[in-house]
Amino acid sequence: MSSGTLYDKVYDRHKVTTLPTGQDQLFVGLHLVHEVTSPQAFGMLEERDLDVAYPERTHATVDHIVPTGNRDRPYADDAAEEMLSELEENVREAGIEFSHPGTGNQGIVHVVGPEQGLTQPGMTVVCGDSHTATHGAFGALAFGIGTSQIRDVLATGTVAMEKAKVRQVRVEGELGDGVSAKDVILEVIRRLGTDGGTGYVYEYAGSAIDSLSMEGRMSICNMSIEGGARAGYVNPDEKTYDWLRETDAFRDDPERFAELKPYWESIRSDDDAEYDDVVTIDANELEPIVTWGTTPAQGVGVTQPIPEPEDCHSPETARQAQEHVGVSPGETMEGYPVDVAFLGSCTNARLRDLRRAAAVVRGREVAEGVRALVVPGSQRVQAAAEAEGLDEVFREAGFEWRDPGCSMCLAMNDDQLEGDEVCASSSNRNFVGRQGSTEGRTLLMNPKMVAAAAVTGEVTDVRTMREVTTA
Ligand SMILES: CC(C)[C@H](C(=O)O)[C@@H](O)C(=O)O
Ligand code: SF4
Repeated sequence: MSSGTLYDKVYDRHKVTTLPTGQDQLFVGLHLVHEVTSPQAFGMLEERDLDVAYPERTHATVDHIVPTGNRDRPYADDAAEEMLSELEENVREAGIEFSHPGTGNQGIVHVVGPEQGLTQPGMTVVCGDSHTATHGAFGALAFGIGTSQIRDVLATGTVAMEKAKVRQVRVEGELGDGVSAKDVILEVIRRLGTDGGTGYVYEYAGSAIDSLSMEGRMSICNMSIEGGARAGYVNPDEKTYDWLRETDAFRDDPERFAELKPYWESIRSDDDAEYDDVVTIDANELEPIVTWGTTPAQGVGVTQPIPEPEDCHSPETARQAQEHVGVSPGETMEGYPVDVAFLGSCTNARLRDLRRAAAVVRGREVAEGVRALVVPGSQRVQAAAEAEGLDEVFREAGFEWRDPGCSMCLAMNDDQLEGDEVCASSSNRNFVGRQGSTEGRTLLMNPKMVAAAAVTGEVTDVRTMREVTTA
């Protein structure tokens, strides 16, 4: 194969033709479906009397609207019940595999795909969801699509799109204790802004990315869209293959694994690949980042001063954000009181995230007046966490241990902020109203920092806290 980036190679490999519009038609290897963005698209197929072209390349889950407390059917919320019923009907008719709660495989779509081995290197992965870039952590070309594109993919197994530029984001050095992948991506977005990635796909590389776990790589790729990039990916390596070997796709099929590995190796970016832009970040300099505003770009190192609005990408927005959150330039986020701690979302609710948070929580108690909840990313994560007693660690400390779903990441179920509550959140968006209340305030941070805030009742530099990591 010719020299180039993973993006070029996977794109070219999947290109069917150039359309009269000038866009390229790409073949889709995996189409992930959830209840919020698929109903309309299924409806459009029905209107045209079309079948789903590749049900075997399509996989559904339910995540946004599921209750995380009582899940008895019918759900207490009529709208949620209706959305799940509609999805059930659509997938049944089309013959699409569905990780529903009864399977023990249900979870947030971006947790489910990787853990079942559906997401593989060198694949094109699409989903009607902006955080689809998560799957890029496996060296897949993964992007979020809109309703009409979902319709196209359902009907044809292909999607129309334009080729993007590639920016390599090199993260060199070593992340300190208490500093995580989440801080890397918050730093990328802080530096380049929420639209710095417009027109680009991000390739994350460098020694710090190489050292990260697959979970960490997923956290980074997950938030690519928050920096404006259409997709983000990491070249596959031994860590990727180790993860894949343990998944449903390959656990009992080492021959298939051996057959595919040369392809996975071949789509890695070549050493002499050319990039449209390169940005380098020094991992050694990073500290845990906490957002002080209402976009994921408005973040600051926990011991660093909140910037003057004039020094921000968008001064007016920064001024309004500081007013909304109630912070002033020159202060630090350390000590900012919190009412709620949310450990969840497709950014940071995988087993390793929960383990890390548990190490901070173990032997401590949730601060008085703080409501703290853990919402595992999937039923498999939940079961694995329970098998090692993490649920007990959290429960004993006073956290609620819930069933999997998007939950308070976007508050499409009962898990919502009330009034002007402040939430220390491991999720990816802090927009006004995101967690259910327009006066609510969301402070994005890494999962250990959320755990620290839960037990101290305020934003706390987790690096100053003793941890107990014995399982
Ligand atoms: C509901 C869905 C369309 C949305 C997205 O596209 O990202 C959601 O997952 C989010 O995080 O805001
Ligand atoms: S967890 Fe949050 S970001 Fe992820 S898919 Fe659900 S709503 Fe979107």
